[in-house]
Amino acid sequence: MKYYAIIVAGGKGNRMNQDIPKQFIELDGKPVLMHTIQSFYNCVLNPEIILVLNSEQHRFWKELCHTHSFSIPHQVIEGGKERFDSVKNGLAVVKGDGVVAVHDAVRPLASTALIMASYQMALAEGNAIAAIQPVDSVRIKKEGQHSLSLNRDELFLIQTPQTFVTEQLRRAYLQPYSDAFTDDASVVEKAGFSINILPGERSNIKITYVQDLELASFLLKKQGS
Ligand SMILES: Nc1ccn([C@@H]2O[C@H](COP(=O)(O)OP(=O)(O)OP(=O)(O)O)[C@@H](O)[C@H]2O)c(=O)n1
Ligand SMILES: C[C@](O)(CO)[C@H](O)COP(=O)(O)O
Repeated sequence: MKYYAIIVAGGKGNRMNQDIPKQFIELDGKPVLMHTIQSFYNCVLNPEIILVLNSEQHRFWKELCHTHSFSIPHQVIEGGKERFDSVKNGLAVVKGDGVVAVHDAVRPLASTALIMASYQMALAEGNAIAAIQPVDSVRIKKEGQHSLSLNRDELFLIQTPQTFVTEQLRRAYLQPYSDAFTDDASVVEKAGFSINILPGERSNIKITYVQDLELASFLLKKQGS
């Protein structure tokens, strides 16, 4: 079986509000994105790595690879306007049948065990979506100041990797873009497939705000110790 990892790094990181997009910010000596690629490279299934980057950043990335002597083999593909478009561009270079993990470049802490479990479950069940359950109480907003409590035992916070057999992902990404597509599971679900939850990891944070970099640094050191 052939395995692929589409690492989406075509975002601008507006919420982080820094000079460079968050996937290039240094985390413990190297760009966030290099930690993420390394996690997939460590997987014994040897996934082919497809990196999706905005075209204006291809040169910058090449320079970063040179500066950090980063030599993990990967193919660089052009990013799109929305995350949906970036995934679609990455998927276009996946040839033949296989199992494809889609992963946010800004989740550098996914463990090799989680990546492996994601590929195995997707191969057996068609797809595998990493998720954790909320620890806070949760409410849904209604009119005005009103809100209603939700049963948190029925809720999941969705992470990546989100892994699929090629048939599901290809069929799903033929659909036109919708604002409701916040991740790959929502795209594949809309195409008629049922979605399987895989236990994710609390440490598998998505770096979104400046504080997340400090947390990621702490967690990286803990993983390494
Ligand atoms: N057009 C886009 C938008 C997002 N992404 C990627 O999708 C992942 C999750 O997106 P998010 O955390 O929202 O990143 P940004 O869009 O960069 O952040 P922001 O929404 O704060 O601008 C990131 O790795 C991001 O680079 C992408 O490849 N192409
Ligand atoms: C794909 C994702 O990380 C799953 O939680 C999330 O939906 C990305 O959302 P963002 O608004 O693009 O960060």
